[in-house]
Amino acid sequence: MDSRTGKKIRLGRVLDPRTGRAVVVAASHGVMSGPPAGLATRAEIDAVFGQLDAADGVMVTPGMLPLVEDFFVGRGRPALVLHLDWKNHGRKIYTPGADGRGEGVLAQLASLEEVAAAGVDAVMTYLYIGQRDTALERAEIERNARIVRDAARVGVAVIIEPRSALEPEGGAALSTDVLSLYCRISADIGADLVKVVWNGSVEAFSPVAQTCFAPILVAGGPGGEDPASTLRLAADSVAAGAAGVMFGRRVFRAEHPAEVLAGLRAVTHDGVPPERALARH
Ligand SMILES: O=C(CO)COP(=O)(O)O
Repeated sequence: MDSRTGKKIRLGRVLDPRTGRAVVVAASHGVMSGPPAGLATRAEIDAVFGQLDAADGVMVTPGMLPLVEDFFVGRGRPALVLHLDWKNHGRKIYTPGADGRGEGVLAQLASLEEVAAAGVDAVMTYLYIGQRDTALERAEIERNARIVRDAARVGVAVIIEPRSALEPEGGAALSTDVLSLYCRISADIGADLVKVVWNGSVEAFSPVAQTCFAPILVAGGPGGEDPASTLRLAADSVAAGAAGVMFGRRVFRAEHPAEVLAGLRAVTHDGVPPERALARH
């Protein structure tokens, strides 16, 4: 046996090799924000997971894994993505500094050996850059580089989501330059996939995708009430060169998550226009 690991096999479970695209559902919000609306109780978790069969992958936390393990068991099931870290930024009880900036302090929740043994296909980790404290920033870069190394050894794929304490309040779009910097740093550290927030338009996002050699999955942000805008965001993402989407609230807070997911698949994998993808269901 040569020194092969299962990285190619595991990555191929997330990013469909037939289309090079992926629709991943994030269901790990509790570790950052406390009980998330839509996934707050065990009953809600069970109900939502009952509607996620069509996802290419679903992201959970280490603690959720025993609750939802059966969801991932069997032929053709969604890939298992693990949210590898806790972060303070975004925590409701967190008080940012006087200038409104949060520092983005992170903690890794499991070793990559544990992750591989648990059957995980890919881990997702944040990469916080732009801290006031440059020692923190350096630790963040080193933490992500170590995760990439450790994951390579055990054949687990790595999704890096770059974020910054400098992000504008209230969800204002980041500039193309900042997003390009974020994504390229993530790819150069060694991410297999980069997850990143959308910056408003196909024109503004295209240069980001063009200059990031790792496939990009676009994050969803708040929403869920309006499936049409969710499908439109997925269509714009792939039009701009992204490899797909990694949406949480837009799926699990939707009235009918399975229908939104079917629409996202049609748009992302089959290039169906969003209006038709919605009408089909
Ligand atoms: O992956 C995510 C959070 O880690 C994305 O979640 P949202 O789509 O709800 O922003």
